[in-house]
Amino acid sequence: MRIGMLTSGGDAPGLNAVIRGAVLTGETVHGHEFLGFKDGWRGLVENDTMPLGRHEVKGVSKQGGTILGTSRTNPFEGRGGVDRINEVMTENGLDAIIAIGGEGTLAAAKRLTDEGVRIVGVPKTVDNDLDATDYTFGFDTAVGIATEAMDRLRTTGDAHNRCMVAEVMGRHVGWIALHSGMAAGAHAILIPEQRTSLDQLVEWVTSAYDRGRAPLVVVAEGFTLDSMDDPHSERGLDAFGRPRLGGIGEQIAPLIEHRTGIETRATTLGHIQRGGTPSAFDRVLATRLGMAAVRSVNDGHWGQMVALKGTEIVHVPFENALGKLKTVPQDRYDEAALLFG
Ligand SMILES: Nc1ncnc2c1ncn2[C@@H]1O[C@H](COP(=O)(O)OP(=O)(O)O)[C@@H](O)[C@H]1O
Ligand SMILES: O=P(O)(O)OC[C@H]1O[C@](O)(COP(=O)(O)O)[C@@H](O)[C@@H]1O
Ligand SMILES: [Mg+2]
Repeated sequence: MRIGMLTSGGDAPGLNAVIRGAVLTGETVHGHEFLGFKDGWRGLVENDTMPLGRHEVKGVSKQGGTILGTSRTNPFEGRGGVDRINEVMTENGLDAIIAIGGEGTLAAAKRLTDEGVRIVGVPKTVDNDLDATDYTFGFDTAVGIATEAMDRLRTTGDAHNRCMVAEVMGRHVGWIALHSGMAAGAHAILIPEQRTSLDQLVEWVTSAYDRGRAPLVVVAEGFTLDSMDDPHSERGLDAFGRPRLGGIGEQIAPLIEHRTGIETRATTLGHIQRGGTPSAFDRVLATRLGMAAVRSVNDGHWGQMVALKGTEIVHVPFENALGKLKTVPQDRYDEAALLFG
């Protein structure tokens, strides 16, 4: 078979390991050929391709980013649509597409499979917010980077007796904040799922400070104080029309300082969390998902994505993964909150 492959949406460490896992299994075990589409759906709509074989995937699983490039192009906009995509697939002699992306990418893939295009999906999100899979690759790397950054913030915070605020990614969910905050021993973790009050935050910060600690506050970019209507956004919209988040740490730091009198500094980790070398866990998960995507193609599991359930890789219809975010459950937050302050 000839299989096209694309990566779409924000990048996540491990994308290249998925690509390598699929290409190596597909070529050596099953005799398939692969073709890369550049920059997500844009490459498929515009027929912008690149060779994708053993040579191209040599040594890439330790590289961040994606050798195929990515974008947030909607395949139904502009000159896109199902007829155009079928035309490009026929022109390239393709039997199937492996689409690696987040909820939006899978929503697009579902629409296309409903119209007869043969697509299998591989879930991608550093936020870990996709339902129907236990973990997504990229999340473990992001948590590791954030934890290391917080360990560093704590030593400088301790030296000056300051309160340190660390802002991490997490548009709708607080998984990165919860895990990195727990790992770093944060005195408060603020996540989109929990609309915390400034009074509560001040209580946690003061209690830690009064015990002689330099308070560490971890905040997810999508967090809103109970006095705010929407998550903080000051940088316009992204290519898909969503507000670009970021900056809530800088907003709450002066509020903490004003209310407590404790000198407070904020650091936004931003895209550092998504860049660079994937962790070993993410490389293994991504490689297994790439290999499983090829098995899905062999078995004709169109309209399904591969997913992690416990330690097993399973197949899940796109619709089961869409429409519902995997948020931080109340009991996981309550458990972490026992150690706040
Ligand atoms: N309902 C939809 N139909 C078609 N395309 C969509 C839909 N929702 C999102 N997209 C497309 O999904 C892609 C990005 O979304 P996603 O895969 O969730 O990544 P990210 O969360 O990193 O932005 C873009 O190509 C966007 O245009
Ligand atoms: O700067 P960009 O590429 O628009 O992405 C920012 C957004 O992407 C994210 O990293 C989400 O990425 P995922 O789709 O991989 O979960 C959010 O945390 C953040 O709001
Ligand atoms: Mg996403």
